[in-house]
Amino acid sequence: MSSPLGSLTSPNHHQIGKRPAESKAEVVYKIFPNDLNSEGTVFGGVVLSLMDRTALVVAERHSGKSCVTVSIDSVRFLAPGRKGDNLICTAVITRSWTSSMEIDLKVIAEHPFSGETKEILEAFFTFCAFDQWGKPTKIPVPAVIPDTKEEHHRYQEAGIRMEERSAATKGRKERKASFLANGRKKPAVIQRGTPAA
Ligand SMILES: CC(=O)SCCNC(=O)CCNC(=O)[C@H](O)C(C)(C)COP(=O)(O)OP(=O)(O)OC[C@H]1O[C@@H](n2cnc3c(N)ncnc32)[C@H](O)[C@@H]1OP(=O)(O)O
Repeated sequence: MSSPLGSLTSPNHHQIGKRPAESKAEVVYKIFPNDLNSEGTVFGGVVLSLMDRTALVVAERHSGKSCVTVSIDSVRFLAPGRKGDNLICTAVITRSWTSSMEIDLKVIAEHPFSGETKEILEAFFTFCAFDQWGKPTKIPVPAVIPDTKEEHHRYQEAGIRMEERSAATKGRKERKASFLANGRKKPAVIQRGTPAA
C-alpha cells in the first residue's frame, strides 16, 4: 500500500519501505576560526562530527527509532576546507538490513563569495536502530526503495560493501582468535642471574 509520500505500508500501517528522498538531509556549516587546526585548515574531527550528526538525522528519519553509529568506512579527506567556507554536508540512505542502515555522506566546501565548490570528504556510515530496551531491533527497519538510477546503483553497491565488511570482520576475529590461542602457549622462561654450571 502506498502512502502520500510514496512509501510502502503494511495493512496495519507498519511502514515496510521508504524512499531515500523521504529521509535525505542537507546541513550547512560555516567554518569559524575555532574550527581550524594548526595548519589553518578545518579540523578533520569537526567535519566528521558534522557528518555523524547529519547521518544520524537520516537514520532516525528512516527507522523512526533511536539510532547509534556502528561504523564509518572509506573516509577520505580529499581537500582542505578554509576559514569562512560553507561546508555543505549531504546524507542519503543507500540500504537497510535488519537493525542496520548504511548512509552515504558527502561534504563540499563552498567559497562564501564566489560560490566555487570543492569536494572535501566522502564516507559511508552504518547506524543501528534500537528497540525500546536499547538493543538492536529485531523488527526490521523499513526497506529502502530505490527510485532513481543513481539510487539503484547505490543500493547495489551497498550490498557489496556490506559483504566486504562482514568478510573483513570475520577475518579479523579469526586472526585475533588464532593470535590469542598461540599466545596462551607457555612462554619460554628465561632465568636471569642463574650461576653458570
Ligand atoms: C550518533 C552517535 O554518536 S552514537 C555513539 C557512538 N556509537 C556507539 O556508542 C555505539 C556503541 N556500540 C554498540 O552499542 C554496539 O556495538 C551495537 C549496538 C552498535 C552493536 O552491538 P552488537 O552486539 O554488535 O549487535 P549485533 O551484532 O546484533 O549488530 C547489530 C547490527 O549492526 C551490524 N554491524 C555490526 N558490526 C558492524 C560493522 N562493523 N559495520 C557495519 N555493521 C555492523 C550488524 O550486522 C547488525 O545489523 P543487522 O541487525 O541489520 O543484521
